[in-house]
Amino acid sequence: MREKLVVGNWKMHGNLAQNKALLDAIVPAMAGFKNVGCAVCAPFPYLSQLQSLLQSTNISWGAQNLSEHSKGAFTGEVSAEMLVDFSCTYVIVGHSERRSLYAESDQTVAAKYVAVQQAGMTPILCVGELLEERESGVTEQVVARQLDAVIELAGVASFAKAVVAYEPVWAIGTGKTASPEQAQAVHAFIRSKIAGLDADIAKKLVIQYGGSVKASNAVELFSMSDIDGGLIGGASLIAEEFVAVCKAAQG
Ligand SMILES: O=C(CO)COP(=O)(O)O
Repeated sequence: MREKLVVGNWKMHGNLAQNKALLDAIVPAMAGFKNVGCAVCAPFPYLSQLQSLLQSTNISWGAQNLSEHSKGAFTGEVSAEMLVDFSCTYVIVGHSERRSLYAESDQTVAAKYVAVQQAGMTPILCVGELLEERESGVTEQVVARQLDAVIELAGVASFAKAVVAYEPVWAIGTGKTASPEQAQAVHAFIRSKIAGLDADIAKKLVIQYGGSVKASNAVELFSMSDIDGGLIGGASLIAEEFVAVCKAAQG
């Protein structure tokens, strides 16, 4: 059985005081949770805060991006090894906001995925289609292309230490969630694509759903057979909501 994983993507929100208040509420509420993995991904300046507040809890932490380069003259960039210094477990790569606002190509995302793994951390690889792509019936082609870039560079074996997050772009921050059936169909497609190359890796691969997940829809989404938890934006900033979503993933 795959254990479900719920990860909060704080995006560019928070400050020292707000983060502390949020974590002070989440940590005790989650102390007894079993059979579910939980993590939060914060902006870079707060990784040290996460390290000190979460190190002896059952909540992991990570970053939302990194450089594909290991070091050098890349002003403003942050390397994988720097994230290791703050004991990050996860790094989100290929979030649709990075792909669309910062023009990250499938190949750049694949290089970032490799950088995360080479440093011993776990990438959360985001894939997903735009509204126009869904409406023109090319969802599977888009997701396949995004996965293929990673498979080409890192090989299918790399998925043994990776998480995939299906995030339909039209459902992110819009309040419009994919229906459980719509999400399940794409999750099943992702798993079968990986299974075509390695059945065992596909069976164990954690595939999260992301896009307007909240306490009121999490149970239904997480009850689908190929949905193994969620990547949570807005609702991860509200302690009660995030705890309820993690609880929904406990089953
Ligand atoms: O982008 C997301 C998580 O990475 C989803 O964001 P929302 O949950 O705010 O829709």
